[in-house]
Amino acid sequence: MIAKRPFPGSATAKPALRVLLCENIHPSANEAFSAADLHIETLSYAPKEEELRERLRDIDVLGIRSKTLVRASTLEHAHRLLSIGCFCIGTNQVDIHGANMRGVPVFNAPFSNTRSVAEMILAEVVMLARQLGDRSREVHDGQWRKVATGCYEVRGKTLGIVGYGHIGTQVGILAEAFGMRVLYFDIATKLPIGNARSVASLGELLANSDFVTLHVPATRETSRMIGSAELSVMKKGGYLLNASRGQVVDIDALATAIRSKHLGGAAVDVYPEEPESNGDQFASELRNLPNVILTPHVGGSTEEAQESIGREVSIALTKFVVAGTTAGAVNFPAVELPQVGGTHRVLNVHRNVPGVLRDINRIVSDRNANIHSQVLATDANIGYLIMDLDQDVSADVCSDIAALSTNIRTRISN
Ligand SMILES: NC(=O)C1=CN([C@@H]2O[C@H](COP(=O)(O)OP(=O)(O)OC[C@H]3O[C@@H](n4cnc5c(N)ncnc54)[C@H](O)[C@@H]3O)[C@@H](O)[C@H]2O)C=CC1
Ligand SMILES: O=C(O)C(=O)COP(=O)(O)O
Repeated sequence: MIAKRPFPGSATAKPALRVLLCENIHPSANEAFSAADLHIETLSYAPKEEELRERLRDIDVLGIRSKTLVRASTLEHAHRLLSIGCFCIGTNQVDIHGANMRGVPVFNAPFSNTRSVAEMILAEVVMLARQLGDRSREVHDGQWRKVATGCYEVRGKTLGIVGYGHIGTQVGILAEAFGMRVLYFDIATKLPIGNARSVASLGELLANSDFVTLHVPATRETSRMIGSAELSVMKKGGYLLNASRGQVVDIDALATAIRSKHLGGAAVDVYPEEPESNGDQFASELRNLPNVILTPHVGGSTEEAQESIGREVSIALTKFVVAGTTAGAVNFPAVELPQVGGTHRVLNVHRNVPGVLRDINRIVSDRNANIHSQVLATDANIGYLIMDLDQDVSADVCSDIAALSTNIRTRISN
């Protein structure tokens, strides 16, 4: 049972809402928050659970990137928290179901860094084929080693894409521009772009690709989807690229496949354990293996992507704070209602059981108010209502609705 309590903010007193932005979120995010008079605090790192829990006591909006974990145990104490913005694509670092049940919509930026990841992957495909990482390191070390053995063009080679979504499709387009053949495997039926061809199973993709690149989300099904059995199916001398999530690949198995020379190389951007901030030590079995490119989770780290993500997510969060708009939230019914001047907006999240709208409408009529407009949408657990009233009785209506046993959260829009 979720504790009943009103949202912060009321029609009579509107304290400045506080935003906490972690992990060096791009300053482009500040514009939308400042325009809505939100108070911004920033952190350059991903706070650990205890610190985050403490900070969230006073925070209304949380912005994170891929590293800050927001667990159920954190949300439990975050009584003021209205919304969470993941300034990235992945939302696996957040307990999105728990957030849903507490009436906290989670937003992300589903497209803004996809091109950056795709470009990095293509660069790495060429680097692996030519062993450029190793050659560069040798020359930096003062060692001149001009070799052609084991170095190849990528033209005519086959790139296998696991997860043919926003990133996977762009990787395919860029690979074809290099003259590569493209195969893909996805659990959903996907329209092939260009000359890409879908295959029926992961095994078929692994057995027929010279390069395998992973672009799946972190889910139970993708956890360790590439282990020793899968690596052994790959062509001898093949290459594996992972810029999806660290849990997708069994790192020990990958290191073994490289050491035994079954694989010709790998490019890894994401790891099961990643340091919290720049300057921290990084340990991995993959360090110093031949033709293995290791990058510090920078697939989406370009000026273009970060600036665009900063704007996109901050605008979504601000629209939610100001008008209750949840369009684009990954864990919430999508509701958006243009507001007419002179009306008074009430936002309510409730348990999705029959009769809630009837109860709420009765409360409004008991207060002698008229509903100008209302929109309700539901998912399996919750209903989300935006309601505009003609009379300024929203504070009373809010407290009456908050007293309903079905109430999760009710507030007046900011
Ligand atoms: N390294 C980095 O900096 C970045 C990493 N990422 C990671 O890349 C992932 C993919 O991003 P998008 O392409 O935008 O996501 P997307 O949701 O557009 O595409 C993912 C695709 O994977 C497919 N899929 C899911 N489970 C699968 C399975 N078990 N087997 C095969 N296919 C499966 C889905 O059907 C979907 O088509 C993100 O979830 C994120 O974790 C995203 C951006 C930057
Ligand atoms: O967008 C994603 O899912 C990423 O993995 C990028 O994460 P980041 O913002 O670089 O921590």
